[in-house]
Parts: sequence; C-alpha cells; structure tokens
Amino acid sequence: MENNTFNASRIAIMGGTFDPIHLGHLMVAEEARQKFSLDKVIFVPVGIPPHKSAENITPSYHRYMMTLLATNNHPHFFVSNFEIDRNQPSYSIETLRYFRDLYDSETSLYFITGTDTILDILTWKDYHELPQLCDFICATRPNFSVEELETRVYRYFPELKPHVHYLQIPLIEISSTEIRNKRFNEQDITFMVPETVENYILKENLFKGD
Ligand SMILES: Nc1ncnc2c1ncn2[C@@H]1O[C@H](COP(=O)(O)OP(=O)(O)OP(=O)(O)O)[C@@H](O)[C@H]1O
Ligand SMILES: O=C(O)c1ccc[n+]([C@@H]2O[C@H](COP(=O)([O-])O)[C@@H](O)[C@H]2O)c1
Repeated sequence: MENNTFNASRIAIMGGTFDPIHLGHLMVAEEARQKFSLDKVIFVPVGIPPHKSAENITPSYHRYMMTLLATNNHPHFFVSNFEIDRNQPSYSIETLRYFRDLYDSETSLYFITGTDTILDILTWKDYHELPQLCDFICATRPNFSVEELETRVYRYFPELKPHVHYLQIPLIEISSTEIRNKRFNEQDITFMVPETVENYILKENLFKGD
C-alpha cells in the first residue's frame, strides 16, 4: 500500500495491538480524518508489542487480517504490515522514521492515540525525538483525563505540548480487553466490532481460551 501514497499531504498513523480492532478504534480514526482533513489513516498493527507480554497476544497474522477486514471498505483507511513483518519490538520511533522517510517534506505526519496511550509516552523508546517526526492526535477515552497530561507528561517533557492536538469524541466504552473477556465468557460481541471482524473471530474461533 505504501508505494502509491507519495503525493498525499496529511497522513496519520494509527498504531495499536488491535487484538481485536473494534468500533472505538474506527470511530477515533474517522473523527480524526474529518477534523484534521487527513488524506489517509494508516493502521499499523504492532508486531512484537514493546510494553505488553507477547505471549498473551493473538498471532499477528490474525490481528492484521482483522484490521484489513475492518478497514477495507473505507477509501481513506489503509493497513501497513511494516511492524508485523519485523522480528523485533515495534517501537513507534522506528515506525515513524520509516514513514517520515517515505513521504516528502511537505507531508504532515500525525500519530493517533487514545489518552491512555499518550499518558505513558515518557516510557517510549527515544521519546524525545518523537515531536521532530510527527504531531499527535489525542482522542478522549473513558477513565483517562487529558488534564493529567500536564502533571504526568508536559511537566517533564514540555516540548511535546505544542505537538499534541486534542480530539473530543463521544466517549466509547469499548476495549479489546472487554471483547476478549466477552468471548471467553461466551457472550455476544455484536455491535462492538464490524460484522466482517465478528465473522472472522467466530470462524477462526479466536479468544475462546481453548
Ligand atoms: N474506545 C476507545 N476510545 C479512544 N481511544 C481508544 C479506544 N480504544 C482504543 N483506543 C486507542 O487506540 C490505540 C490502540 O489501542 P489498542 O489496540 O491497545 O486497543 P485497546 O482497546 O486499548 O486494547 P486492550 O484492551 O487490549 O489494551 C491506543 O492509542 C488506544 O488508546
Ligand atoms: O515506542 C514505544 O516504546 C512504544 C511503547 C508502547 C506503545 N507504543 C505504541 O503505542 C501504540 C498503542 O499501543 P497499545 O499497546 O496500546 O496497543 C502502538 O502503536 C504501540 O507500538 C510504543
């Protein structure tokens, strides 16, 4: 997918474990696309998650397939296999360097996250360099307050603040954890994921714990 994107001018990367991708991810991406006039949102499923135990995560092949199925009918949504094809932890700094090099200097690069994710940014590899590569679009998420960014992040890393743009969205109480738990307990997940993803989960018998 990357080869035909050279002339686009506002690109956002949406990184995530996507285990599985759900309607919360898609609503955040679509709101960001509309509010920031993005030409493309590129979903990048993590290969080896930097801060989570890889043992408990669904194989990257399934997570990639579900991300493709969820985004396939959206003309501005794309999926990259950059992280899942690398046999090393998926550090965002490396992903962003790759995409920064791929596009010309006129292209604005964004990284879309939920508030929970950006609150941990001081633990990310080479975090000081991130604002030189992209701006962040930070979506509101239930149980996490953007005010906390002042005390937990900007206080120690003030250079980041001008590079963070807030995205107020209706708070969506969906998480991949909740979907996995529901499947484990044999509960319905209809309306939490796109139908194509639900069908894939059922067909591949994912998240059943057996
Ligand atoms: N409901 C939501 N509202 C806003 N942002 C979200 C929501 N769900 C996920 N995100 C954001 O999407 C990105 C990728 O999230 P991820 O794939 O880890 O999903 P998750 O639902 O948080 O998963 P898990 O429950 O397994 O931790 C993160 O930046 C996260 O903050
Ligand atoms: O670069 C890092 O050190 C780093 C540490 C933790 C998370 N991230 C990225 O943040 C994004 C969301 O992560 P997660 O674990 O909430 O799915 C995903 O793209 C991760 O690669 C990146």
